[in-house]
Amino acid sequence: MNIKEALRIYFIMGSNNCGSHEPLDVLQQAIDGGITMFQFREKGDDALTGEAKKQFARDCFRLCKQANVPFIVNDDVDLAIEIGADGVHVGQDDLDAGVVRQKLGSDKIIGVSSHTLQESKAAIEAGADYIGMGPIYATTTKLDTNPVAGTKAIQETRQHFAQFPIVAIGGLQADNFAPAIEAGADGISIISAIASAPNPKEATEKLASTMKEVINDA
Ligand SMILES: Cc1ncsc1CCOP(=O)(O)O
Ligand SMILES: C=C1C=NC(C(F)(F)F)=NC1=N
Ligand SMILES: [Mg+2]
Repeated sequence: MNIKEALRIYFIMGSNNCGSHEPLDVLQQAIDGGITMFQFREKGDDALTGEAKKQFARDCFRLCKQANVPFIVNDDVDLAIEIGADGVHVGQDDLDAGVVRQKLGSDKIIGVSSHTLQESKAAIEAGADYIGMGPIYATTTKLDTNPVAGTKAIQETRQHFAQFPIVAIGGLQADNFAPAIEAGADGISIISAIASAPNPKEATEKLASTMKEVINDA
């Protein structure tokens, strides 16, 4: 699979990101609207745990599998292995990408969060398949983010790694993500602009159509 294409509209969601919507309905709408990859990120206040979390992950995975959308698990490597996910995303304070690679094998996708050129270098050397950089803008979805970074770190990493897959994250909406692509990101990862949109399918379609324009202009 082409990782750069998978990163175009990378939806990330947990049950507590969906407001009043039913989470599985939000995911199906996002799939119908054209997301290119999905990250199961069940964490934070009132997140599911134990068997309920596992069952919710399986239910999300089933919807992604039916649509051939790659399914990535955030943080929880053991859960990813247990349900046969397509990959894992880890942050700087999670398992090292090299250890995750040993556990997952070479045919799985490993993503790493990075905030600086240094962290990008380390992730790439450790065998990451893509890096997530941000937060580009302020966001209230993740409460412990690093300071708002803008697109500078993406630009720096892109200058050193001309072809390495990079996805931008943090406060991204259809009307503000273009600078991240112009700075060198291959795609955008989104939580609230889809998960808490009044119509998640239409919100996804808008992001996808805007991405087509931005990519063509870039
Ligand atoms: C998980 C994560 N990492 C950096 S910002 C963020 C939250 C992104 O959520 P939103 O797309 O709603 O700003
Ligand atoms: C904190 C995160 C940063 N980046 C990403 C991704 F967009 F997938 F790269 N996912 C996360 N959970
Ligand atoms: Mg993490």
